[in-house]
Amino acid sequence: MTTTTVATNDHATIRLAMAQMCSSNTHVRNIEIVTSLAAEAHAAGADLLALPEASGMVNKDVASARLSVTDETRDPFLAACRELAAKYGLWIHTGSTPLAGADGGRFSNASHLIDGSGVFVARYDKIHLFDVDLPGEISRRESDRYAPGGEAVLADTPWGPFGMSVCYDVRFPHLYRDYAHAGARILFIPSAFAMSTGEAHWATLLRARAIENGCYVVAAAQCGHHDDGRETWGQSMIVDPWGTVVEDMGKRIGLAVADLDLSLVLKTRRSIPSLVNERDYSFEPDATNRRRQTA
Ligand SMILES: O=C(O)CNC(=O)[C@H](CS)NC(=O)CCC(=O)C(=O)O
Repeated sequence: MTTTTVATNDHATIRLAMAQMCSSNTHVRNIEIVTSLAAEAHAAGADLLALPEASGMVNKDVASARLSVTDETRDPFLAACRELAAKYGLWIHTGSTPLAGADGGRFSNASHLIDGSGVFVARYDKIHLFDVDLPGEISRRESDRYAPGGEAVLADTPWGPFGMSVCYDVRFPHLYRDYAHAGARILFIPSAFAMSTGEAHWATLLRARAIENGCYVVAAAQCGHHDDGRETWGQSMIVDPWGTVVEDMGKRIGLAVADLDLSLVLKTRRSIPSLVNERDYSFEPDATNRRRQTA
């Protein structure tokens, strides 16, 4: 038997297992679920398991969350993910899980990429927090519980660079543009979308991010009625760089497994080179501050 060493960025395909979950308000229960999802992903020959936002805990009650939320070195959910990754030689994108933050009492909505030996290769803290008034639902102020991250993260992997993001970030296209210009092949958008915006916006936003950037989009999502009282939209999706929907899980809980042909990224970007065709332009009203304008 010969062993070949494959240079970074050389793998042409990735077998991706995407999980749609209805996470509970305790680490213990979610560790059980992820343990069986990882076994199933391994049995299907997956290279990577992608989990949704808040896979480790969906719990709007800060006081009870605080009983087990800690930092990334001691967090029980992340420890379990690292063990499973090493056990199966399976990369795990955690989606996100709350961690104790540097900022006073607020958590970080932290997303990790773990390699097949159980080592953290990237951490991204959700930058854009969901502070909105929802039509037909209650208003949400994620920033009451979470402190925002301030750093975009492109993770280097054997399958090329992966752009890290979480949920509401999907509405801020410049983040993904920056990833695409830096060579991203896959954009991860793990989510726990609200019901009204899920129905109105979710699929369109995901397809737009894939098409405009010529990237795969992998969006594992929370779905259903959670034990903290929330309901989430589901419809976990994988979209290819042309905008074709490769997977749409609807309301089904469990795994979807797909082989992604990463050569489509370059092929699509050659046929529609919008990244290269981009032009600088002047815009007098407030050219230097366009990201911060109010309505
Ligand atoms: O609170 C947690 O435990 C995990 N975080 C979330 O579920 C966050 C904040 S409430 N959800 C979103 O960002 C939904 C965005 C959305 O629905 C939209 O952009 O329309």
